[in-house]
Amino acid sequence: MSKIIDGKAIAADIRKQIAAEVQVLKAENVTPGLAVVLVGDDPASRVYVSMKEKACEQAGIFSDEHKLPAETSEAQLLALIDELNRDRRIDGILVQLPLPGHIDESKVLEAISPEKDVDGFHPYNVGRLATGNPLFQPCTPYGVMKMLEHSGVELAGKEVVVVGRSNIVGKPVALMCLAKHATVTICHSRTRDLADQVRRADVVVAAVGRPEMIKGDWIKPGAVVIDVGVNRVGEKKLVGDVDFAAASERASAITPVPGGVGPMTITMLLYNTVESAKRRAAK
Ligand SMILES: Nc1nc(=O)c2c([nH]1)NC[C@@H]1CN(c3ccc(C(=O)N[C@@H](CCC(=O)O)C(=O)O)cc3)C=[N+]21
Repeated sequence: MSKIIDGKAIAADIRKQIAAEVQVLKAENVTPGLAVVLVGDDPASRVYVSMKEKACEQAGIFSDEHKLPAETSEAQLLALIDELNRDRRIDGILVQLPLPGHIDESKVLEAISPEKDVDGFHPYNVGRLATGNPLFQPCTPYGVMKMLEHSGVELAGKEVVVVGRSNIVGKPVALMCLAKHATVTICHSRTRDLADQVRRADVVVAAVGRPEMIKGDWIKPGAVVIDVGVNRVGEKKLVGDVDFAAASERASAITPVPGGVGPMTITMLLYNTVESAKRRAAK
């Protein structure tokens, strides 16, 4: 049986430190501020946005919410971002993804000032990460790295297999593991012999978005398994990309879903916002 990597507990730990740092900044008259922009009324996005709002409140961060109707034009959204870029109370801007189909996502992400890009999605920040000099690192992969660190998982010289190649998780987590001197393989749904690739891994990062597609017998005994998947099956049930029950028979440590990577994602958003506010305070 494996150790459960408790994302909720690690997140609570880091959030305490963040709240303390917010108090220090407030004493210097700098209140960290996060703007969250939601376009449309996707129910999952609504849930995430209200979780972010609540997390800000608990940490003492000013949260500035903008809920826009689904018909909002690209120009209107770009105008709001321009306003937030210039707003001195705002240290971080997050535009909830996905955006409605009539809006060009990359145009919107590139409009966010790289100095306020707490999601780390602007090509400038992607480039900074790729060249080993990060400014803002994307929250989900950053949360994965913090969980590994908290669990004492050493990456140098290890085989890391990432399943999934998204800009939001797969690619950046691969770069972060490479920076920690791991040997990194990026796989995806079209990889030949995916099971055999995963079988080589000392650390598996699953981020494909397919419920329980990584089977227990793909896990090398003693491997560490990080499950980034959040797949809703049926009305309420949430499952990861890994068959947890079977994988936990072989892994030395594994993250659950829910209560694993999810809570870390929001925590790293708060973390990035406070880092941004510290840079403002230092100016
Ligand atoms: N610009 C942007 N930045 C994001 O960071 C972003 C986004 N868009 N769009 C959607 C995804 C998804 N995401 C999650 C955040 C928290 C949990 C989380 O806390 N999950 C809980 C369960 C919550 C539940 O019950 O649904 C858990 O895993 O324990 C999950 C997923 C951030 N995203």
